[in-house]
Amino acid sequence: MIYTVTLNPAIDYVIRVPEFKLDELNKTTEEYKFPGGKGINVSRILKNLKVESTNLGFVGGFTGTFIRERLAEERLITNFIEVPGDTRINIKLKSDVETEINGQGPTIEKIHLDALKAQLLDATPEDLVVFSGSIPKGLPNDVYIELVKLVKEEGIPFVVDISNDQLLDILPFNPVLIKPNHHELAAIFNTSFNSFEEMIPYGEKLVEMGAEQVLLSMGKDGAALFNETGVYRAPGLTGALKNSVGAGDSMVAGFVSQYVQDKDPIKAFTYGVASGSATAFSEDLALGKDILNLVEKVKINQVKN
Ligand SMILES: Nc1ncnc2c1ncn2[C@@H]1O[C@H](COP(=O)(O)OP(=O)(O)O)[C@@H](O)[C@H]1O
Ligand SMILES: O=P(O)(O)OC[C@H]1O[C@](O)(COP(=O)(O)O)[C@@H](O)[C@@H]1O
Repeated sequence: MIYTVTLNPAIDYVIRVPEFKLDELNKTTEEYKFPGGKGINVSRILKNLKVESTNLGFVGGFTGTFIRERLAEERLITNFIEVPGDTRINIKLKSDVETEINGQGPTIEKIHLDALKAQLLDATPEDLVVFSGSIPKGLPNDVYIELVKLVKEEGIPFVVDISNDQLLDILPFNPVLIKPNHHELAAIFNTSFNSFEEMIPYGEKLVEMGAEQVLLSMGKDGAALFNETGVYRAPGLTGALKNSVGAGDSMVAGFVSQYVQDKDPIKAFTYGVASGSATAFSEDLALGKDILNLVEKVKINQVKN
């Protein structure tokens, strides 16, 4: 079983406002409400690729109920922990540019974290845990290290997709996969990049520090994969951008969907790129058929041994 952990789920409220003007009344021309948060997005894409997973994490209030109901309609397995307060609403405003306003969400208490830890201890070394997304109020900044230690001690493989400054401290626990985007890679090493070539040594460093697979996403410019066999590059796929929210999570899900089957990182990378782009070309997260249609368009080149 794959377990996805979303500590701070969200309703993604996606609105389109042509010619948005500050300090004036604006009206939407389109609006959508999606169950969101990184792990939930991973589970939704896995489901679209016919791979089963269980959603773990904290939900509360009427917004939490919306998420539970929508995931139940999609026949996803959930084992959320109910918390006091309302799950957050994240506004994704599409105009000539994309603006995001993410809510804070409820405060999580120790008792809730302990309940999540107990759930994780039910996993086995044959399972995989995907930890992703930001840390809600109430939990310590190093909560992911605590959780990763717990699963590592049990021999349970795990994936981490976080932009938190603790990512480097997680690497010695050997995550199966991490997926920084190019902005996060620059922030991790307190630097900036003018080209993909400049990113290569930093991707390699993440492997040296303990990550098995490093998937570096670069939005419309595609992605790169770093592992002990070398560096691989997939140029961006072309298509009409509809909504890039969840593209990164889709990439994680696409990768995981294949990697759990045969541990072939190149095949997994191919599905990751196809899934990320298929979501960028969709209003909601991509459907399975849209992902499969893009798989054959993905071209991967090894750029370094
Ligand atoms: N506009 C786009 N056109 C084509 N592919 C895209 C686009 N945006 C994202 N993707 C695909 O999805 C992947 C993840 O998107 P990215 O925006 O880099 O992730 P994140 O949401 O984590 O920042 C990219 O590496 C790319 O393969
Ligand atoms: O947990 P975080 O880091 O605040 O992010 C939550 C937001 O990220 C998303 O999971 C989308 O993430 P990506 O675009 O990086 O894939 C949204 O569904 C959600 O609103």
